[in-house]
Amino acid sequence: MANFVKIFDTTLRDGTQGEGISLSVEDKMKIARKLDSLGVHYIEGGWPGSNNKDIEFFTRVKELGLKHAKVTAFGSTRRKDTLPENDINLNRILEVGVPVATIFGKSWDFHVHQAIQTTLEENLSMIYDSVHYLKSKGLEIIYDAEHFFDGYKNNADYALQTIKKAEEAGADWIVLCDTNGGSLPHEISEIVTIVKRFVSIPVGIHAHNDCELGVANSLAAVMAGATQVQGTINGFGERCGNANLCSIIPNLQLKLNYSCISEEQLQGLSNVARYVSEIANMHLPVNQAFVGAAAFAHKGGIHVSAILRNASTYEHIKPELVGNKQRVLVSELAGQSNLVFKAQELGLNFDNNNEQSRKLIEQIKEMEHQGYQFEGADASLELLIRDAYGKQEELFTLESFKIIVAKNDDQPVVTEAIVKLSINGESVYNAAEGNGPVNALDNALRKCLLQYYPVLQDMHLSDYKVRVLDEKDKTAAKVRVLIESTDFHNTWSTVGVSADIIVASADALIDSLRYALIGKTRSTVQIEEQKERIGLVNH
Ligand SMILES: CC(=O)SCCNC(=O)CCNC(=O)[C@H](O)C(C)(C)COP(=O)(O)OP(=O)(O)OC[C@H]1O[C@@H](n2cnc3c(N)ncnc32)[C@H](O)[C@@H]1OP(=O)(O)O
Ligand SMILES: CC(=O)C(=O)O
Repeated sequence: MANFVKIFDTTLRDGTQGEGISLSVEDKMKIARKLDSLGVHYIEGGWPGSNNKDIEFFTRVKELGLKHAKVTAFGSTRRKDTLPENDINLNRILEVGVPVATIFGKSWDFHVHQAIQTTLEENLSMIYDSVHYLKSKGLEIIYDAEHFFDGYKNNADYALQTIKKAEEAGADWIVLCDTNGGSLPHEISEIVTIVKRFVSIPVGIHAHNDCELGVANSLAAVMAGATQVQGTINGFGERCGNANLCSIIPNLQLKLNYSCISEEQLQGLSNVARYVSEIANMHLPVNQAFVGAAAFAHKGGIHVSAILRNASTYEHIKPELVGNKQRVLVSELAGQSNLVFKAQELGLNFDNNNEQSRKLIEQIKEMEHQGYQFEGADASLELLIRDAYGKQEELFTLESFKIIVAKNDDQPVVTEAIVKLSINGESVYNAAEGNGPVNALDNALRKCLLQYYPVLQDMHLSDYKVRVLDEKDKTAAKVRVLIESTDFHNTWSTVGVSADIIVASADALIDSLRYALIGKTRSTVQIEEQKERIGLVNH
């Protein structure tokens, strides 16, 4: 029987102390619902003594009827030299009607003197009075011992007295905090072991990531006997962030055989990570462990050759266990195995080690040497593969184009594109104006193509990015243009490279139109599927 560890999520409180994160009440409600579906045991919703937004959240969260998680409100011990019943911050916790209060108090004598500027005795009374007051009102009390590890290292006797006071006052949990994130795993392990012998109530860990050790320190604490882990989704939080629950939970369950959430809930982890980063408007790094898009993405040819034989050769777990998936990237580091994988994804059947795939991989390596990058341009890659295997009928070719940009005195700039295409053996000319050369070219191409392929009506450009490749060549430098297009159901990316930005854009545009016409979107991220994956679709 696996040991059980309770997961305490503080994304909505400590997570919002991270730079760049601000959640509305509506955002907090959505995240709370998602965290509940993940199966966390506690959701710390905010600090009602801090602001009205958090008070509103605690009022409204009751509407959600959460199934797994208990909602908890945060606050400090009472202010020095006051009575707990007169303390606004403690009373706000009571007023918002939560079943659990999480209050933090000082463990480090240095902080007592410097930060709150009171005596060591008064701090012990502040802890006792506050825990006792909230406990007497029937709440479950989680006592967060702020700076416990630093406090213990400076004055072990005093640090231990503080948590003893909380225990005597009726706390249900003592959570040891590495508030400044400066401790190392062996220190955490030693100190948690000592505390476990010193108190008789359950112990938890709250770690920060200032030494990139938030996850390691949380795991060390659990292995030393902690049974509650506090952290945030994606490690959002003050300074370098909090311990990342998206790594802690799978490590506990899949590596250390602890039990936190169900297997099915664990399979929702990548979805939760992406959803929360979307709502918080924070970029989710592709290389984030377990849940990042690149966590199981293979680029080196040697790796892909091996994973095609057995995925465990380069994957530490099955990606599906955490709701992620295996991906293969094609670049100048690819071998034929990468192409075989991609071709299979496209439903094309070709063998490793044949002449075509050898030629194609050489062509891709040479194009990447020239500045192409196919990792971010799946649609251009698919067209190359289809062309190489003769699976792509020629729908049109661009024979020539001309762009005219005219600027006269104080008149607005006028940009016009004239294009000549060959479509089904016929020469077709057209001209169009646009808001800049790329837009004019796009408009002129469409004027020609729409008569033959009305389906193009539905597609449009959704993103356009330019990257200068050799800055030292100044304005003669080559550029790489990446275009993202969408037809409301699917989105796909194409690439063009040239010393002339218009030519690079035209190449990427032509690929985008060709791709739209072959009607194949298998290798692209499907918008609806993506929305579904991150839970933004209401059923
Ligand atoms: C480790 C952590 O993450 S703790 C959480 C940190 N998060 C936040 O601070 C976000 C929310 N904070 C706030 O909204 C505000 O800081 C408030 C409402 C809590 C307080 O605001 P103010 O009353 O204006 O005080 P201010 O923030 O300037 O100073 C903090 C006060 O809290 C006191 N304080 C700090 N820690 C504690 C504690 N554990 N117990 C009691 N009082 C404390 C300080 O002594 C100081 O009071 P003083 O000036 O009377 O000595
Ligand atoms: C309580 C808390 O957030 C900390 O000590 O970091």
